[in-house]
Amino acid sequence: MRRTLIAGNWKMHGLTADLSWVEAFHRAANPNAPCDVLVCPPFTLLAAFAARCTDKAIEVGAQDCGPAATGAYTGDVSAQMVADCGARYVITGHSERRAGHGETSEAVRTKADAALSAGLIPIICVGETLEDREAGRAEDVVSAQLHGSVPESVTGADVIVAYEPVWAIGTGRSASAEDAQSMHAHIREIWSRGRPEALRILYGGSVKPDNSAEILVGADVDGALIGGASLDPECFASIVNSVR
Ligand SMILES: O=C[C@H](O)COP(=O)(O)O
Repeated sequence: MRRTLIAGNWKMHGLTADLSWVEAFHRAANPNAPCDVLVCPPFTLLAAFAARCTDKAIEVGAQDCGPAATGAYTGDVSAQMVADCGARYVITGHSERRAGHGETSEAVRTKADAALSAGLIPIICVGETLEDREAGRAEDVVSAQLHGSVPESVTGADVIVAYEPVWAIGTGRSASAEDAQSMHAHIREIWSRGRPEALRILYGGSVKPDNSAEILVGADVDGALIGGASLDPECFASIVNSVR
């Protein structure tokens, strides 16, 4: 049985004054919602955010990690450093890093491997552009990203995949529940690394309180990776509260 995961990705948002988000979220969220909750703040807030979440009602993750364990890599933050901050998860291969920082699937796989070595659970992101979808190659693009980005050694229970169609990110234009379910079923079908039934697959792209319940109903939709709507604690809590 796969437990739903509601994950927030703050992207490049958040200052120390925003740490009160944690208490505001707890005031608004149903503590018995049948899901795990994860927040990925920026590196600068990781340790302080994790220190406020010691009861583990909110798990903490980073938005990226460096491929190397340690060494002369100015500006990089290793997976081991992320774990040392109290985080358990790390996002790898978000489309904003693939597009904005030239990250290839091979680079994403190296980062996911580094995350696993540090005891973290990588959330490996895949997703097609609008051009890909309109050309009818969405499944092929996602298949290629998946095969290139997922380490050989994984089983399914030790990683998470996030399907995030690029055209739905921050645009207010979410994939339909049917399109999301269809791509998630495809990802599970082609999963060749162990136990596909154990793999949690999140949907990301303009998930809000008014569409979350509909999207999460898909049999292969095991949660959501939420950008903009995770910045507001009440809004994020509404999404958590919509999990059935
Ligand atoms: O990681 C989160 C996704 O990029 C979705 O962002 P969004 O909810 O702002 O569309």
